Amino acid sequence: MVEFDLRKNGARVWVDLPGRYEIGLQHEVRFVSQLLSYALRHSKSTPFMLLAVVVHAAAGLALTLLIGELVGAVAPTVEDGPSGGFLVLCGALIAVFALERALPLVTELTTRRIVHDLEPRTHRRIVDALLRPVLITHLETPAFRDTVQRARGVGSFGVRTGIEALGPLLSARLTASGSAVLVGVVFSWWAALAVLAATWLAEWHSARLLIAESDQWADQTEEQRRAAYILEAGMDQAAKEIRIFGLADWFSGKYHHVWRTSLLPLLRERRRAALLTFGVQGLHLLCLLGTVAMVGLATADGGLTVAEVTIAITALLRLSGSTDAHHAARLIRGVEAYKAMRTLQAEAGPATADVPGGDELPAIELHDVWFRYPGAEEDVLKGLNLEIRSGERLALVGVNGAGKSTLVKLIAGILQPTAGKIIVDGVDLADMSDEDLAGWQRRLAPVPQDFLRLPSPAIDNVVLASPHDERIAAETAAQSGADRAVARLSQGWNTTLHKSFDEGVDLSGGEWQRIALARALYALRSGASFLILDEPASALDVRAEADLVERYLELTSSATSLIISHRFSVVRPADRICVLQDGSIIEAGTHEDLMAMGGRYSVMFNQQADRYLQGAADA
Ligand SMILES: Nc1ncnc2c1ncn2[C@@H]1O[C@H](COP(=O)(O)OP(=O)(O)OP(=O)(O)O)[C@@H](O)[C@H]1O
Repeated sequence: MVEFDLRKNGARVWVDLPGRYEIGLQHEVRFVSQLLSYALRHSKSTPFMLLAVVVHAAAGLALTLLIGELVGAVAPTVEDGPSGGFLVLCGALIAVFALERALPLVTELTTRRIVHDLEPRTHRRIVDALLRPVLITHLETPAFRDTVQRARGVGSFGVRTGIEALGPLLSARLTASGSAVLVGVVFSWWAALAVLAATWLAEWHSARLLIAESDQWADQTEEQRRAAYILEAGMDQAAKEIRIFGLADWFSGKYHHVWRTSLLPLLRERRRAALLTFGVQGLHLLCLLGTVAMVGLATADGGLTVAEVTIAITALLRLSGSTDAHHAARLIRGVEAYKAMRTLQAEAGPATADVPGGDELPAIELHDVWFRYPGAEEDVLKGLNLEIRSGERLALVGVNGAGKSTLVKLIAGILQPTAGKIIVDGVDLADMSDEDLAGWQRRLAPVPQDFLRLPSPAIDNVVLASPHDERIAAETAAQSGADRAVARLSQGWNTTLHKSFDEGVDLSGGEWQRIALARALYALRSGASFLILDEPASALDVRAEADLVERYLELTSSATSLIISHRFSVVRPADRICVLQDGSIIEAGTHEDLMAMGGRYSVMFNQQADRYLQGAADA
């Protein structure tokens, strides 16, 4: 709903709109001051930009006055010939005109410098809020994702575009107010106020339309998301199938159709707004023409001199031409992004701790641990008890979705149990400060299922942020079997592992998995002490898997370790194997114990062994 609140003293006029469309004098002053103080705090160029804006607006007003004076001096000059004063006026007009033309360039250059100073800071804050918290629960909540989206900018708007709008918008506002004062002084304050109000109404309406339209693009209707999916699939994951199944025409037809459908709401909105736009802009024009006509009448009555009438008309034209909906929309969205960025900044945790303390290999106990994902209807873990002794090689098996990876995330302290305790070396993770928890996380050397694939040189993928030691990297690569893949790369360790970069290459799934294992082993050599291998053999061929099994005891000799795998050959050599089912550990023991027990483990083991035997017999 739109509310107009005209205070009796006429000093404050604003328009309040629900939700995001806060537009009006009061809001604008607050918005400008927020962005301006951010710019003033972090960029030395801001005062120069402000100076350029103020001088530019002053030059515009001076130009209006000079034009009036010059036109007023034309008749005497025609009669008496050019006087010294007339020539000074001409000179001043040319000089001020040149200044008025040149200053927007200064505003633009200083604004670029401000953006250059602020952009890295803005992005750093967003990235810190994403990466710093020791828990990952915040990443799961839609509210957090929405705040990140707003901080990064909705559509093509963001903090940067808000900052870019400051100079032009301030300039437009100063020009409008100054011109209104000139109209008020030489002609009528009421006329000045009426044109000012009509001008701002026209600008507010256009800015609102711009924002609404940008929302339509940024919020993405279902059809737009579908169209984006088709395009991405065609570029990337489905490129092969599209060709093999001959789907090019089918995909292209679908793309065309969903795009046309996705544009319909936009067209409807534009049609709906057209009439209102016509009305608002018509009112603006009527106000201007009416005032010009009144000036004409006053002149005919002898109430205004030639100079005054010229000043009034020039000022009226400047005033009504000072609307800047584009920059007003950018400012509003810029402030939204800025506010979202501040919210994220408040949520960002401390800097993560350096390499771990703790000389002993860690021991971990889980007591009656329950866990349910936010928004889920069922518990994944239901009163789970488990002990991983210092230096022990523990293996975990269970069917898909049993909760094995979830258990790893809980032990790593990136998720918190819904109930129960996880105790590391005698300290409950829940009682640790963020710094201590980060310290515990530095002691982990994980190979998760969806491990990191950095589009960076191979060496970075192994060493990460630790000091680069190519000798240790080579040793761990030899242990993990990644050395053969690295040896084949055109620039060895310096080859970028992503095909979209010059001379970059992509590795096969199995090669990537060995790089991830090398990374975990490198972490162990750099001070980590708890090795976590979640399906480390899922992409390995039979020989590589056998190789991993053979090396398993050696790889895990310097750590406490947890290995998860559906391949029983991989878990078999562990000191102890636990079976996770229905949210708790139902069996635990060595391979031999569990086989002798004849329970769930032995059933699963025999089923897999039978399949292998059957496969071998068929071959
Ligand atoms: N981020 C999440 N939000 C909601 N539910 C989740 C999330 N991640 C996993 N789940 C659910 O939790 C359950 C346990 O998942 P988890 O990945 O821990 O199983 P898993 O034993 O590792 O399975 P797999 O053997 O297939 O790797 C599954 O039902 C899964 O759908």
